Amino acid sequence: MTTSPDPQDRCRLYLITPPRLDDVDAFARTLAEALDGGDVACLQLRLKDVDDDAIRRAAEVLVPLAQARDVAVLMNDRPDLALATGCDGVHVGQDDAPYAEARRLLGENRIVGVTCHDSRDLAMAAGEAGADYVAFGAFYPTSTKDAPIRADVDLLRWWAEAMVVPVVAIGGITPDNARPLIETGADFLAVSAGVWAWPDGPGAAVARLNALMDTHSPEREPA
Ligand SMILES: Cc1ncc(COP(=O)(O)OP(=O)(O)O)c(N)n1
Ligand SMILES: Cc1nc(C(=O)O)sc1CCOP(=O)(O)O
Ligand SMILES: [Mg+2]
Repeated sequence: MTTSPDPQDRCRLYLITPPRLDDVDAFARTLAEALDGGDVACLQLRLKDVDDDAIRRAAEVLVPLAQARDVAVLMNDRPDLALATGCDGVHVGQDDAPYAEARRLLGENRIVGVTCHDSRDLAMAAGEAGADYVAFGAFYPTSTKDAPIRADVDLLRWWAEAMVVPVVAIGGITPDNARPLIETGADFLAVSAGVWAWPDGPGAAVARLNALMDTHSPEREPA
């Protein structure tokens, strides 16, 4: 009998919300459809150019929905709002709150991830400081964010093979281009438009990404 690999042992999906949500309840239905498509490790609440009240309102609906399905929720940019809204952690970039401040606010039991663009040095510094994961990108062109820096698969493979700290790949990833990233041994693929704007719908995108991750994740060394 052949079975799918345990998702914990292979590359997993890290969903990122669209940058604006005009109708949170409608998006909650879309999110539920996405989560019905297959395994999702976490959801990042990434709302841009909106006030704190809008983020809090979105979190009130989306955080319990995701957590009820064992999907961890990370707040983008804002450790204070992560704490206030019951998120499981925060993702900070190089221009956001520094890692140490995020960790101080969130404590040791919540997740703190750090953007490292295409930089080994930034990633080593974040890993040594205690980040729960480092994120490299952008791997492909994206219209979700102005992301001029390109990361490549050699960097991702090097980190995944040599380092213990988990690595996330981000930027323009879709079911059509994810395979080479999965083959590097990356721990997570972070995807926004590649799920929400997938022509067959978000559930189908999540299902296809999971099928690729089942098939193309390299064998992991036993811990
Ligand atoms: C998983 C993940 N990786 C990278 C980013 C980008 O963070 P940042 O550079 O701070 O840019 P914004 O997302 O804040 O526009 C991310 N959000 N998530
Ligand atoms: C939020 C973000 N950060 C990036 C980076 O390179 O650090 S690329 C990016 C956009 C991710 O959305 P999509 O999957 O639609 O491209
Ligand atoms: Mg940021």
